[in-house]
This record gives sequence, C-alpha cells and structure tokens, in this order.
Amino acid sequence: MKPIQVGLLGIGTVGSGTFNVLRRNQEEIRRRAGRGIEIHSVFARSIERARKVVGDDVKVVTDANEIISNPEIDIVIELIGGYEIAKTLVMQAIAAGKHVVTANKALLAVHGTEIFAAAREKGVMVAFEAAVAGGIPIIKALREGLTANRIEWIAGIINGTTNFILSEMRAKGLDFAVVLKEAQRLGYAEADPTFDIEGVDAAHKVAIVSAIAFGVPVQFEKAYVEGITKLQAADISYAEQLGYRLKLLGITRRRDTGIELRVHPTLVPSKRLIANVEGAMNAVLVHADAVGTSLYYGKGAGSEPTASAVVADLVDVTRLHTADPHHRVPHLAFQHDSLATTPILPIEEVVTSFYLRLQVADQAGVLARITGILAEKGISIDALLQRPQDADEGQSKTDVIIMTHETVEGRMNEAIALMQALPTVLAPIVRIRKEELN
Ligand SMILES: NC(=O)c1ccc[n+]([C@@H]2O[C@H](COP(=O)([O-])OP(=O)(O)OC[C@H]3O[C@@H](n4cnc5c(N)ncnc54)[C@H](O)[C@@H]3O)[C@@H](O)[C@H]2O)c1
Ligand SMILES: N[C@@H](CCO)C(=O)O
Ligand code: NA
Repeated sequence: MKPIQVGLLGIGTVGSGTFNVLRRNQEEIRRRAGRGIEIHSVFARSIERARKVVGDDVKVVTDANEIISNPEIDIVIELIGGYEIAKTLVMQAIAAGKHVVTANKALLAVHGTEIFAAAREKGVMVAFEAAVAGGIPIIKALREGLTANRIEWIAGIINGTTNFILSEMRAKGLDFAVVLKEAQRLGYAEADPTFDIEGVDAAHKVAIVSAIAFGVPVQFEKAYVEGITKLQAADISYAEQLGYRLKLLGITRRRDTGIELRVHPTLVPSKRLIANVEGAMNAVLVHADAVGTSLYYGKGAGSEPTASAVVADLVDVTRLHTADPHHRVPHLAFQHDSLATTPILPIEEVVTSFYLRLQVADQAGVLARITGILAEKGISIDALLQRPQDADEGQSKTDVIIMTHETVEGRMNEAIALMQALPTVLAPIVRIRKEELN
C-alpha cells in the first residue's frame, strides 16, 4: 500500500524530532502501521532553517494552505504551539477532512471542546498523546489501558521545568529566584517561563487528563492554579525533617459532590516513588478501583521523547483512518453523548491536609492560642515542630510548623485569618497543601 501522506506545521524542537524519528525508524513503523508514513510537506516560516532539518527531498512551504488544501495529505501535525495560529490551522485542517495530531496542550485545554466537536462532525481524529507528559503514554493508558476501571484520582508531576527547579532548591538549599536563573542558563526554563512557574502549563495538562479520567468536558478555566514562585527553601527543609518532599502536582479527584481540579505545590511523603522523581522528569500516579495505584514515569519534554508520542499517534491514526468513526477510540475516552456534567469544585470545597509555618513571638501561651483556633475550627493536628530563630532587636522569635489532618479548604482559610490576626504572629503564615497519595 502507498505510504500515508502527512503535512507538518512547525518544525522547531518537536517538529524536527518527529521528522528524525519517523525517518530513522521508518521500517519498524511501516511494519507496525501496515503501511509507510511519509512527511509530504512542511510548513515553516524560514525555508532555509527547515531545509537544515529535512534536507532537499521534502517540500517546504511558507503558506500553510498548501498543506491544508492538498488532497494528497491525510494527516496534519500541528507543532507550532500557542493559541491563535494553531487554532485557525487545526480548525481549517479538520474542515478539510484531515486527521490532526498535536502536542499543543494550551490549545486543547482552552479550545478542546470546540475542536473535538468539529472533528466529530467531520469524522476525523484529533490525537494528542504528546500534549500531556510528553513521551509518557499516559493518554493511551487512561483512554485504553484502564477502561475497565472507575478512576478515583490522578496526581502528576507534569511540568519538567518546575520539577527541576524544586529538585535544585532541595538539593542546594537555594531559594526559588536563584534556581530559576540557573534553569534559564541551562536552557530548561524558557526566556518567558511564566506558564511553567505559575502552574499554567501543568493546569492545561491536568484539565485534559481530568476530562479523560472522569468523562467530563475539558475545563481548564475552572482549575485552581498556584505556581512555585513564592516557595522558600526553609519550608522545603522543614518538610524534609517531617518526612515530606515538595512537588508541583496536578491533581484531579472524584468526590461525592464534584471533581477536584487543581495545581499547587504539594507535600508528599518522602517514601513515595513519586516523591523521588527528580530533575526534569515527569511522573503520573493513577488510582483506580480495579487496578489499584499505577505510576507512569519518563521524559515529559524534549525533542525525541515528545516526538515518540507524536509518531505513536501517527501510527494510531494510520491504522484507524479508514475505520468507521464509531469504531475509533473517543477523543475523551467516553462516548461524547455519555459525557457527564459533574461540577468542578471550587478550591474552598477541596479537602486536603496542610503544612503551616507561623513565625511567632516566643512567649508563654502563644502556641495554646494557635492550637485553640484550630480546635475551634475542627481542624485536627497531626504533627508539630518548633524551631528557634535568632533574637531580633531583643524580641525572641520562633518558627512553629504544624501538620494538620484533612480539612476542607474554606475552614482552613478561616483559621488562618484568625491566627494571622494574633499580635504574636509576626509574619505572613505559610500554607502548603499535603497529600498522602496512598
Ligand atoms: N518542547 C517540548 O519538549 C514539548 C513537549 C511537549 C509538548 N510541546 C508542545 O509542542 C508544540 C511545539 O513546541 P516546540 O518546543 O517544538 O516549539 P518550538 O518553538 O521549538 O517550535 C515551534 C515552531 O513553530 C514555528 N512557528 C511559530 N509560529 C509560526 C507561524 N506563524 N508560522 C509558521 N511557523 C511558525 C517556529 O518557527 C518553530 O519552528 C507546542 O505546542 C508545545 O507546547 C513541546
Ligand atoms: N514546559 C514544559 C514542556 C513540556 O510540555 C515542561 O517544562 O514540562
Ligand atoms: Na504523553
């Protein structure tokens, strides 16, 4: 059979990896897919730069329309990134009856509902394994491998840049700003690292994963998002002494009243495998009723690790592109007419346990007042640690660290407001959520 023809939009880090992996492994890929997969044309801004990757045999165009309206092309890969151009081109490709493969989590998190609806209407596939945790086949696992299960929760390290920064902060005892500079120098963090460090990239990914796990629409706009920019080395060190590691987790969990969807720095018991995922690596923990807890670990970014997922999607699409659309795997794992309207819970209704650090005056009765407020709010204390600080202008200060049992966030907010108002609490209270993940 004649090779299936692919148009590639964007040939940067992931685009060039995709081209190279496809070419290097073409024979293996052909044996798996049942026919060859060939890059027909590449859309790039600079023909010269694209030629450096693809050589002279592949057509390079500077007008995307030459790909989208070409009847010889069956599949379009979008690897430009961002919202506007990517969305226009993906919607045009779908309208032209082409299957789409994309690594663009930002696009799917924000416009997924519209894109999937358009694809369904046209009977084409939109495949996006590379969009979440790069090369780790987590979309495949959730959509296909775990379909027997009722999924209870998912917690993942799904942003490599922030995991690298947190690993460095812990290993070297440095504060956030210092490590960010180092990460940028080493090329881990982008020149504008906002989406990574503010948790937005992880929220894009967890919104996609949540939809597939629970059979609800992608609802990034309802996610609670908190990044790592305000974290201090002192809290990483105190948490370590109490047996916890700090990770930026994307978490989604089924509750009786709705679905939790959140990204924030999270303390995890040091003995958990996921707590020991270091550097830029990713890991996703899935808890489901039949299989129990399973962990998916690997490279969440990089040219060829991400291309691994893009090419796997190409193989899937090649195998299924002549199949009746009803026989394909639904975009969000559940049949589209079976998606649920379960609400996403506001953060005030989320249930977690907490780490609190209070800088207090070292006086009689201070601790009693603090624990009194927690008791009044029905919040139970799990562990308590007191560390003296240097005396400052004659006043003796101390750090009090409190680990609580689970409580609803709204109640913790009330307790923190009351504690913060005490004259003996000398600095803003640090609060970090904690998850046992068992
Ligand atoms: N880099 C990774 O490790 C990684 C991992 C997972 C997902 N992704 C996603 O993959 C996508 C691509 O990321 P990347 O790292 O390869 O980015 P990149 O910046 O290296 O590549 C993007 C390419 O698109 C081209 N481009 C931008 N605007 C264009 C336009 N208007 N017309 C034509 N070409 C244009 C750029 O010139 C560049 O070659 C993004 O959606 C990203 O979020 C990347
Ligand atoms: N910026 C992302 C790239 C992969 O999506 C990360 O750091 O993980
Ligand atoms: Na993936």
